[in-house]
Amino acid sequence: MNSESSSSTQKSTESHYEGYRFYTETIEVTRMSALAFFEAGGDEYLGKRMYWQNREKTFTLVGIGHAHVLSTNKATGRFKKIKDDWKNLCKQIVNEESSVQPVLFGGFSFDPLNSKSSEWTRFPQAYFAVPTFQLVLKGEQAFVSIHLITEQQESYAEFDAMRKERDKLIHAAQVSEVDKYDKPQATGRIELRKEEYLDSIQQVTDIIKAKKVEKVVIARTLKLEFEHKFSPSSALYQVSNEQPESFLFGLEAEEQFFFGATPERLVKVEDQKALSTCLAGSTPRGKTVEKDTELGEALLKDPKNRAEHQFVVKMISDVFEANCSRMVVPKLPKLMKIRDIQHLYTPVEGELKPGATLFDLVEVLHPTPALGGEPKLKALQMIREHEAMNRGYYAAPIGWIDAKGDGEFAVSIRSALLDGERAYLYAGGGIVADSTPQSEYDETWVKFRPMLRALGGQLSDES
Ligand SMILES: C=C(O[C@H]1C=CC=C(C(=O)O)[C@@H]1O)C(=O)O
Ligand SMILES: [Mg+2]
Repeated sequence: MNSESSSSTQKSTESHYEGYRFYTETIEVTRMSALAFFEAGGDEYLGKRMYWQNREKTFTLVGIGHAHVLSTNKATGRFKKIKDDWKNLCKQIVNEESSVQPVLFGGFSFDPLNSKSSEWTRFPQAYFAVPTFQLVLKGEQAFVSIHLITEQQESYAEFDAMRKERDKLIHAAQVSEVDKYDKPQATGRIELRKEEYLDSIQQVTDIIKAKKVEKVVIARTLKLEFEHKFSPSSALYQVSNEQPESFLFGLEAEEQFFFGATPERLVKVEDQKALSTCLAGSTPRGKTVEKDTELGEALLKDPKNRAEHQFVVKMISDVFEANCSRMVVPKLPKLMKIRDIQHLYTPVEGELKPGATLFDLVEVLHPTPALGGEPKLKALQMIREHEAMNRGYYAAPIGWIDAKGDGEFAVSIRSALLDGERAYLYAGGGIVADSTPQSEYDETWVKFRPMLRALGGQLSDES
């Protein structure tokens, strides 16, 4: 079926912004696989694609091509820069009549002050784009928008060519089969700087015991090697199968692809209502129902994990207190059970005060003590000094915002960077006074599991 017969064309609009002209058109189309649409852009737009699906699977977003990039390599003021640039661009691009808004999608690095050299060669400190072709799946509906942001005076011919390109992408996605991807098979697996990681946990635990800081999250990297390259679409497909109950995200920067399936929301804003998630404290799933319940109950009572969790609840509650006129925080954590792991989980919600925006919340929340520590700045300093890696975009905010200011950011854990025939996997854990190197090391293996299965990196005796 082509898009013409299945679509209702909405009004095309044209507007102006500081010398730019903004042309947009949105059509409703027959629902298609978002992954197939992402894949369809792989020839012409490789390196300029993005993918997002919320945890509830009620909202999926795919971006193909860059209509406009907002990015910076500055260490300070990066949140404000993206926020201000987006605000300026939005003055012209809000289309109140449209059922979907143009979206800005991207992310921030974990810590721009970390100067260790790393595999993150293509990602600036903040990297966002308005896609040229935007697919939104909302409920049962599917919308495809074209965005053209140009300094040229007369771009109707260009826009017409883009309509043809859009129809090609839609057609390719509607007729494709997405379950055709073979599972990648890693040929090598290397634990990078393992001894340094174990030593750093001991050092950090000693510093916490000396009461110089309360909690610090320490992470490590696992490198997988492959004989052949495999596509970002295949990587997304595999990881979504391995951990379906999560946010699914993917962000290309030239030939590098950062992706993952994370259970952790940083913050969502919809009509001034804000939602965040405190997620910290972990235990594996049990093989039987009885064992699983036993492990979950033990986690709920465990002082070490409750301490890890409580720092996060306190910090997020304080941020909401300052930015919301009304808020709700449950007194006790619940369990969040996902395929390989169970976590302590406390949802937080509030009504934003007038003037408070999604980017403001992202800036003050990042990193929560689930990924940084407590107190925040001291913990960041300790991570810079003691952690034997540069996190790049791991453990950082990734997500989208629309022209009305609604949007959602997840915390990019359970993630990997795909770089040619290599993939770098990341996992960490919250270190508190009674952490031990061995138990934290074991916890990272549980967190690596879904990504390892997705990329064929598990050893033969692992599942
Ligand atoms: C740092 C990670 O997880 C965080 C989120 C949930 C539970 C955590 C924990 O129990 O340590 C971590 O704070 C990771 O997955 O790499
Ligand atoms: Mg932990």
